[in-house]
Parts: sequence; structure tokens; C-alpha cells
Amino acid sequence: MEVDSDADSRFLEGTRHFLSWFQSLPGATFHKDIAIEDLRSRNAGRGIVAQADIAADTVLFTIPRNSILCAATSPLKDKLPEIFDLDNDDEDESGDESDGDNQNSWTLLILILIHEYLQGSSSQWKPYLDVLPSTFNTPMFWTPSQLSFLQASAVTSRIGQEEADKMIASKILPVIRSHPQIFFPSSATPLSHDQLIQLAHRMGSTIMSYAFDLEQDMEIPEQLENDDEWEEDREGKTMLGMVPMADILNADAEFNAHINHAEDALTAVSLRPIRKGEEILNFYGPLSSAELLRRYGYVTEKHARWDVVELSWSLISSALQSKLQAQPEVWEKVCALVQQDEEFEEAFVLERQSPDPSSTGLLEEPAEFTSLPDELGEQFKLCLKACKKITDSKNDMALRALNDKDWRKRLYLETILEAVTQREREYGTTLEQDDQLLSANPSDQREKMAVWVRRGEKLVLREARAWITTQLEELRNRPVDQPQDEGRAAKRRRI
Ligand SMILES: C[S@@+](CC[C@H](N)C(=O)[O-])C[C@H]1O[C@@H](n2cnc3c(N)ncnc32)[C@H](O)[C@@H]1O
Repeated sequence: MEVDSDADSRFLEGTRHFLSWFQSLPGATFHKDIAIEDLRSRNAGRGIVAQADIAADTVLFTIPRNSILCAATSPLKDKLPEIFDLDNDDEDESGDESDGDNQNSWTLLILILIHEYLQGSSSQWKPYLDVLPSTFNTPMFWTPSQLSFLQASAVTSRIGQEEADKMIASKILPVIRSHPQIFFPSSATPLSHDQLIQLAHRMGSTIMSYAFDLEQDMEIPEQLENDDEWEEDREGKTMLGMVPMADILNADAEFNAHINHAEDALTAVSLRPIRKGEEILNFYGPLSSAELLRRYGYVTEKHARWDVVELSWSLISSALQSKLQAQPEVWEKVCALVQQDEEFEEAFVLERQSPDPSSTGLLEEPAEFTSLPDELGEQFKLCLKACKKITDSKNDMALRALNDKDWRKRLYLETILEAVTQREREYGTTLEQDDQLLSANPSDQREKMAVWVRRGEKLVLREARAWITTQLEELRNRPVDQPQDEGRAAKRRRI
């Protein structure tokens, strides 16, 4: 590999400059036994590494709240107060669900970052902005041939390129174009249309992998996270913010530090003793490999315990149709009836039961495939009822399955097993072929990550298959009881 010593010295210079800027902030602290290191050789950018053994509960660094770049601190607030009047709708990272004229916290932070970046050396956050990334490994930036390595992974439908383009065209460009004097200082050359779009994408992706979620009054911020528990914790309006130094921490499913949120400052605190040479790691939440890749552009072995695979209802429905030997025209009507149900689901997520890390950031319990989603069982039963209704009770198998719990369970498991087999076929390679590919260590990092994601999904399918097979065996080996008559109950529950 060619060594670009200029790029290396710029990288080091950026780190040095950022650290001395950070340490000069009133109220900031940075523990003497930690250092920002160059981890590019393991594709991890910058990270923070312990330089000596560190005890549990040590404050590693302190970030004063007024150094956070967000709606409360941005100078744009005085220049363009009207854009700070946010839409109340919840928005996702594409800013998509908020179709009003107003900004949402996501698009506002993109504007704040673009504005700050364009101020160049007159920005008080310049040394921080200089260490933020300009390129990303998230699938949003992959070529079609790189994306094809993801095969049948459902993540390909969640990349959100089109939504991001739409959001930039409707919420970002019009504001910048209407206020060139605010965004472009007199010394700067205005950017072309394409450059501006690129810059907006860059800032959007930066927010996705670096921003923290802060409460509007800046009292109880939570790290930007999709994890349900953390979502519940967040009450009231939230505000996104860029938190210098906290976002230099890399993360994994086992971690040794946590960001605490106090009134005047955020602190990074060690969760357990950290050895000299160990990287200080944060936690981004119980994310699957696919989600980690989509949002952060990397994967790790330990996150694979949260891998999931989507099983579409259409695969399950086709498998059931063939088991019930239902004619296509009958099945079309059955499907139409099932889809009328207000809780109808197009797809179901197969996942392991995977306990969260402990309070010291360790994974102490294994992840195991232990069940199919309850809602899938309910929709399956609904489908049998629809079949009974459409065929006027003439489909013997559907009838029997509705009346006999064991029979229904067997039909259910066999149907799902068939759907799982079909789902495995949707990927172009097998689990074993993916393992071989990975052991050859592909030189393209993106290909390697894509293979890891699809392999993880195939492993979940493999484990689901094994679990279903065991369940079927148990059912076969059970002593024969009287079949449970559910006919009366079924009659009462109409679809
Ligand atoms: C909040 S930043 C962490 C600091 C980042 N390494 C840097 O150089 O600025 C998040 C990004 O760091 C990288 N990252 C975080 N944890 C990582 C890990 N365990 N392995 C590899 N890359 C990681 C990913 O690129 C991710 O999008």
C-alpha cells in the first residue's frame, strides 16, 4: 500500500489541533492517561486509547455544554431565527415525515453544519469541523456493484438515497439560495449547485453517524439512538447536536465507557477498569450488522448477535397456499381478506433473543433463536380463518388446522420452514460460500462488510430452521392426546 505522508501529517495535525482547541474550552477536561490515536489501519479512523491502566468510574473527559454545536449555540439562530421554528412532527433521518414548510431537528442541524463549515476559519468550531469526515462508508455512497454484494438483505430498501435527495431539494437548498449573504462570507466563493448538494449529503451523513440527541432545554440529552428503551426515555422535544470529543469515541457491542449528561457538561466515564492500550469504546445501541452498516458504515463481530432477517408475508402465504392446495383464484381472495385486517403485516422480523450488555458494558448472556414472532402466528391463524370463510368451510386442511391446535402448530411450523428455505434461496450464495469468501479476506472493505451482513442474515435463517425442526420433532414425539377442539372458540372470533 502506498503511504501518503502528506495525508498522514495532515491527519496528525488535525488531531493535535482539535485536542488543543478542546482542552482550551472553559470547563473542558481530558484525562492525562488517554490519547486520540490514528486507527485507520483497522478502518476505524480516530479513536481514544488508554495510555495507562484506568480505574472504573474515572471521568475520561468533560464536554462543556456550550461547546456543543446545536440549535441552542449556533450563530445562525441570530441571523435566521425563522428557520428555528421547528415542525412538531416526528422526523426520521431523511426529514421525510415532516412535509410542512418548517425545518425539523434533522434538517436544521444540516443547515447549522453547512453554515458553520462555510464560515471557514472564522467559525469557533473550525478545529472540530476539520476532524469530521468528508467521506463515508455507509451504503448511501456505494456503487451499484458494491450494493449488489448485499444480495437479498432488506437493508438495500432502507438506504434512503432518494428521500435524502428530496429532503435536500425541498428543505436545504431553498434556504441557502435565499440567503447567500448569510451562508457565504464575502471572502468565500459560492458553491455550485452540485457542490452544495454534495455538502448537504456530507453533513446529513455526518449527523447520522456522529450526532447526539439532546433535550430541547439541554438538561437530559440522550445519545442519538433508535433503541426502544432510549426512545422511551426521551420525553418532550429533542434537539440534535454535535458533541466534540464524545464523537471521537468508537463503539462496539461490548464497551467500557458511557457518556453521562449533567446540567452544565457531558462527561465520558469508564464503566470498568480499562487496561493500558485498550480502546475506549462507547455503545451505539443493540443494532444489527445491517443497521450498523447503514447508519455508521462499519460492522463488528459482536454486533452480529442482533442480526435480523425479514421474512415477507408473500413467501409465507405462497407456502401455505401450496400446503392447503388452494387454487390461485381462491387464494387471491383469501389474501385480499387477510390484507384488510388493520394489523396486517407485509413482513416479519426473525431475530434471536439477545440480552443487552450489562451495566459494565459486557455481554454476559448468549443470543439464541428461541421463538417466531407472535404476530406472525396470529396472522397465520387469520389466514386460515380467511380460507375457511372464502371456501365456505370446504378446505379440509384449513378446517382441521383451525380445530386442532397441534395440527395447526405443525402446519404453521412446516409452512414457515418452507418460507425460510425460499428466503435462503433469495440470496445468491450460501452461508458456507460466504464464509469462504470472508476467510479469503476480500480487499474491498465494502464487499467484505456486505458479505458479513448477508452472512449474518443467513445465519439467523439457519438458526430459525434448526429451531423449527426441533419444534417439529418434539411435536412428533409427543404422546398422542385427544385433539383439542377449538371449533367453538374459532366460531366466536370472526375476521
Ligand atoms: C462517532 S464517530 C467515531 C469517531 C471516528 N472514528 C472518527 O474518526 O471520527 C463514528 C464513526 O466511527 C467509525 N467507527 C466507530 N466505531 C467503530 C468500530 N468499532 N470499528 C470501526 N469503525 C468504527 C465509523 O466510521 C462510524 O461511522
